[in-house]
Amino acid sequence: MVKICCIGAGYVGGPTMAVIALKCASVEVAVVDISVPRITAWNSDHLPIYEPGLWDIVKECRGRNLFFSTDVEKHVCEADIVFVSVNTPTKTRGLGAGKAADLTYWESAARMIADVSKSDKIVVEKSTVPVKTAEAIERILTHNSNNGINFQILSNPEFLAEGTAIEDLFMPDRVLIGGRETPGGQKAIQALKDVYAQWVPEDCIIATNLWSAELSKLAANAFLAQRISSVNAMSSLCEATGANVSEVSYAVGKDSRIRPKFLNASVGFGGSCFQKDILNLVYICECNGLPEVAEYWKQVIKINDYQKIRFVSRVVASMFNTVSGKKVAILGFAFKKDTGDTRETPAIDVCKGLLGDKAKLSIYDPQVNEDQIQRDLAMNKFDWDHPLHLQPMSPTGVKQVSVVCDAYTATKDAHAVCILTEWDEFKSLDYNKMYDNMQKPAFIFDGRNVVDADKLREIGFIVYAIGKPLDAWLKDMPAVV
Ligand SMILES: NC(=O)c1ccc[n+]([C@@H]2O[C@H](COP(=O)([O-])OP(=O)(O)OC[C@H]3O[C@@H](n4cnc5c(N)ncnc54)[C@H](O)[C@@H]3O)[C@@H](O)[C@H]2O)c1
Ligand SMILES: O=c1ccn([C@@H]2O[C@H](COP(=O)(O)OP(=O)(O)O[C@H]3O[C@H](CO)[C@@H](O)[C@H](O)[C@H]3O)[C@@H](O)[C@H]2O)c(=O)[nH]1
Repeated sequence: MVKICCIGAGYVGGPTMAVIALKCASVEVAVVDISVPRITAWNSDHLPIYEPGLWDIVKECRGRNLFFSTDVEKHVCEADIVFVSVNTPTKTRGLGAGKAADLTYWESAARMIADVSKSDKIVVEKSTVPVKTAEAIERILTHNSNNGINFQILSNPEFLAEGTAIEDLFMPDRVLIGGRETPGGQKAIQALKDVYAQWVPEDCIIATNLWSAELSKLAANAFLAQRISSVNAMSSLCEATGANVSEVSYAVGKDSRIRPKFLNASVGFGGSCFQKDILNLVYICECNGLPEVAEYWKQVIKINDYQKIRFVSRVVASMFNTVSGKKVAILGFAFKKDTGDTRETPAIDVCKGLLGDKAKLSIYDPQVNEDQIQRDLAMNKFDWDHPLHLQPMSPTGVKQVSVVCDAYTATKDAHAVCILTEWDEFKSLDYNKMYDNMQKPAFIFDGRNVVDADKLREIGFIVYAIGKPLDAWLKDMPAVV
């Protein structure tokens, strides 16, 4: 029986290994982590992450050929294939601070693998890492291990998106495996291919050299984020000209060379990956003497920041240039629907912007609890991307923020509503009832284009929707960024 161990029981390690266990009955999978609460949660009825479809798989496989454990060394020692899916945060200090990837967790995992291994192993980079990381890992492994042990390094980046992780893992567009172009490297690629081939069609499994695989992951995220920044840049031009960004996206996406996905204008992209990976790419370009290329990708982040600032300015400007002391309801805090993940969610920057203007916020998200929101609003940039027990403790909660259990409580007596996540339930709220219980004039700022703006205008709301023709009210109160 092939034994797989995955170091890192997070958003990637957990679902990915659960699907491998489900699809490969002859493989034994152990997911290990240094975080005791995380492993305890994986072994309970309340998984540490919310992902549609995940619970059913864990229920079926846990205790059969899927195990969650804090005994990292034992499971690594026993494994034939070791996946490493630990955090690779953006560095906050020292060389490359604010851009470069911090490989502390990766390096400590690699040193531990070298220390405890007594047999040959395939070590798989699952985390997103800078191109050429495999070379560094190879050196750590070969210089620190007992003589005679053969390590083969593979790069097998993960392309799942949160909220759809299980479908993405069941039917991936591709599985990418990079390895050394040596007989040993090719044999390792084949061994990993054999695992995926149990459910992924062979023509979707791509084998490349190590550096292509590592770089393809950064490139894919940069391309995806660039599409969003492109449509968001267009959204501001739409507002200035009277064009409708949904119509523009539709028309542009009909071109068979462009295609329709990832062209939804929004208050900005969030999530743990896009910003981090593009900053990483920018740093790599700079280190390779390519400042023009670095500048090109930096612009994707700049437009994303601009979009969030622009949204806050629009809210404040429309409400007579001040939100001081006014109750503003925030509907949605997660970075996208169908996840409870708040890492780099645009809601953090929007809320901080409104709090900076002294608004009182009442926040509702179906999957995010008060503790998480208070931590997020108190945390410094990039501090979130560390194992839980190493994150700074949440200082006292932000006083002007309350977190409530439903949209109607959030909006009661509010002057304005900001929709920041596209949860389906926001489409079918009783907006008549909401309007009746709000201060007048009542504003809705739709950062996700989920509501029917015309219907809301009929009720009496003043509506702002990203990239859509502006109400007369908004035209008269232009936002200056
Ligand atoms: N979240 C996504 O959708 C996604 C998708 C593709 C790739 N990635 C990449 O995958 C990697 C992991 O991301 P994630 O979202 O799963 O992160 P995560 O924070 O959810 O999980 C990482 C886990 O690794 C554990 N860990 C850190 N160092 C460890 C060590 N030395 N030994 C044992 N456990 C250790 C942490 O405690 C944590 O539970 C990152 O590089 C990320 O960029 C993420
Ligand atoms: O048209 C769109 C599509 C997405 N978004 C936003 O973009 C962010 C990221 O969304 P998405 O890419 O769906 O989720 P992630 O889980 O961040 O997945 C991305 O990042 C992962 C981590 O690297 C990759 O594995 C995935 O392929 C890549 O899609 C979210 O805030 C979305 O709301 C938009 O604003 N407009």
